[in-house]
Amino acid sequence: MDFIFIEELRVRAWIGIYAREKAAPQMVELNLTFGVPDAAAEHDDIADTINYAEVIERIRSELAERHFNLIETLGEFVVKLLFDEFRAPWVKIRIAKMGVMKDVRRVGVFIQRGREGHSLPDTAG
Ligand SMILES: Nc1nc2c(c(=O)[nH]1)N=C([C@H](O)[C@@H](O)CO)CN2
Repeated sequence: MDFIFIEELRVRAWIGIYAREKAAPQMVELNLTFGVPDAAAEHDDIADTINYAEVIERIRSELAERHFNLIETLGEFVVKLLFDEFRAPWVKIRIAKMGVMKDVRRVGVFIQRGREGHSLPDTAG
């Protein structure tokens, strides 16, 4: 399996448990790694892989539309999007809020999971 990574993607999201966080969106930072079939490199064809530009566009548009209380729920939503819509066999994501806690640069969630029937590789950095 090959892996695509997207680093330090900044997305405006409706996230948080407090009233002020429900009144306005805030920037979250995503780091994603997901598996793609080796066939993509063999055939040199975008149709054989997961188009990372489409992944970024879909995440942006979904997170613009809904509110999540918990960063955990937002993380699970993104994992499900990658599994269900893009058929990613394996996903690792890290999603962080920035500057929401005093003296903390980033706080967030980390999820690493294989789609049903796909095992977790230990080589995906
Ligand atoms: N486990 C979590 N704890 C907290 C979350 C969260 O999403 N998961 N969120 C908040 C607030 O929204 C916070 O980020 C605002 O400062 C607090 N704890």
